Amino acid sequence: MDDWDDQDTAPPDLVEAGSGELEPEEKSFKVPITIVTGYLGAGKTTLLNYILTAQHGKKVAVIMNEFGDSLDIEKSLTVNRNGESVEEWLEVGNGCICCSVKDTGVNAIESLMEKKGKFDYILLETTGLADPGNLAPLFWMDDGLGSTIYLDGIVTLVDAKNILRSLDDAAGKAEGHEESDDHGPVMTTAHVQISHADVIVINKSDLVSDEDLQAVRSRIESINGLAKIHVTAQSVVPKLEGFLLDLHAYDRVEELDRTDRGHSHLDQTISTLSISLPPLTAEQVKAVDAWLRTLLWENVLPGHGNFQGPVFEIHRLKGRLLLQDGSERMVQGVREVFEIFENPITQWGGQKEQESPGTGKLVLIGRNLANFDFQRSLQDCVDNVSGI
Ligand SMILES: Nc1nc2c(ncn2[C@@H]2O[C@H](COP(=O)(O)OP(=O)(O)OP(=O)(O)O)[C@@H](O)[C@H]2O)c(=O)[nH]1
Repeated sequence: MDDWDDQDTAPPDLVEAGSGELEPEEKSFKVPITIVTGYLGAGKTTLLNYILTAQHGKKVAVIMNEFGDSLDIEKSLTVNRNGESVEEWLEVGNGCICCSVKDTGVNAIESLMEKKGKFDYILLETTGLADPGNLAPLFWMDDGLGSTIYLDGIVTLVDAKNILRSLDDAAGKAEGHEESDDHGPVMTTAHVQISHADVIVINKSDLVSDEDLQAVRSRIESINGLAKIHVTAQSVVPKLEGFLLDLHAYDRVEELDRTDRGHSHLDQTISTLSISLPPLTAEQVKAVDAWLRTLLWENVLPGHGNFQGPVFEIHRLKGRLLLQDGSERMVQGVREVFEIFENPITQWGGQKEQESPGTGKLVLIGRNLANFDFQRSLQDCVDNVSGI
């Protein structure tokens, strides 16, 4: 990562914070956290600099993790408030917040919330090699943290010039996942960062031709058919809210129709799969819940017997279940963590998204999905519920 001081876009000088105690009423508001991930040199620091200097009226706390020589990590906390900024260094044990020392990472943010309380957004920049799937459930589901912050979304930057090479690079194999012998084609860190993303920023567009840019875009869409995609130079997006920040990617389910973008076989490792479902009874929703538990917790596809060959791996899951009584349930999942909940937008009687009426949908993003008939398995499971 580049030194802030070396850049024209460095944030303003840093001064000490106030006492920062939370008022009781402030504690009831949850602060959104956005995880910014991306391969080495993709433009994460450039993006954070841009966010810290852009006009958006937010007081943003940025947590960056970098490995020092001893593998200790330091978290730089920068709070930017109306032109005044505050910096302090939180020393956080050793290891990486994203993979090895989860509790320490959680404690760091808890102490941040207690100490400050004077910012309204947290950006967490991960190291270039981080797997966001390890981190997301901590902020999304953790009881302690979940009461003070919520995961707004995962933004993944890719370098337009190098991403195709990274995806094909066997040396960049993703850590913490099964070896390729069991799983078919090699999955790289770049795959994992793209598959978990809610927004993908294809940066450094100035370094490639239009044709190459289209090839990059198609490959990325074939991996992650759900994410919003922005093409940028110097990580500059037209607007922050709704593009990078305030996405509500885990408490709403939107735009499942993006999965119709096509390109389904461009990447041999990770793909996006869409399963359609008719309107369900309440009992059938329970059956979908049980099916998901088997799928995500046991890594078994119901009805598929003893499948011999590369097994599947689910990274991300989103869905909308339509019920016969006219109500809806949303489905959200990251790896083995998932939830089914009422659609807050229809609950409020608000603007319900237009989608093909009468069809529910589950979208899976993961590895080796093409070898299994997920549609048939789920349909059988739903059909087997008695009393339909
Ligand atoms: N040509 C070009 N260079 C860019 C662009 N965005 C960033 N850079 C440069 O690329 C280099 C890496 O950018 P960073 O923002 O430091 O990338 P990073 O993802 O934080 O890198 P790590 O911290 O090493 O993972 C810097 O020299 C940037 O000035 C872009 O859109 N086009």
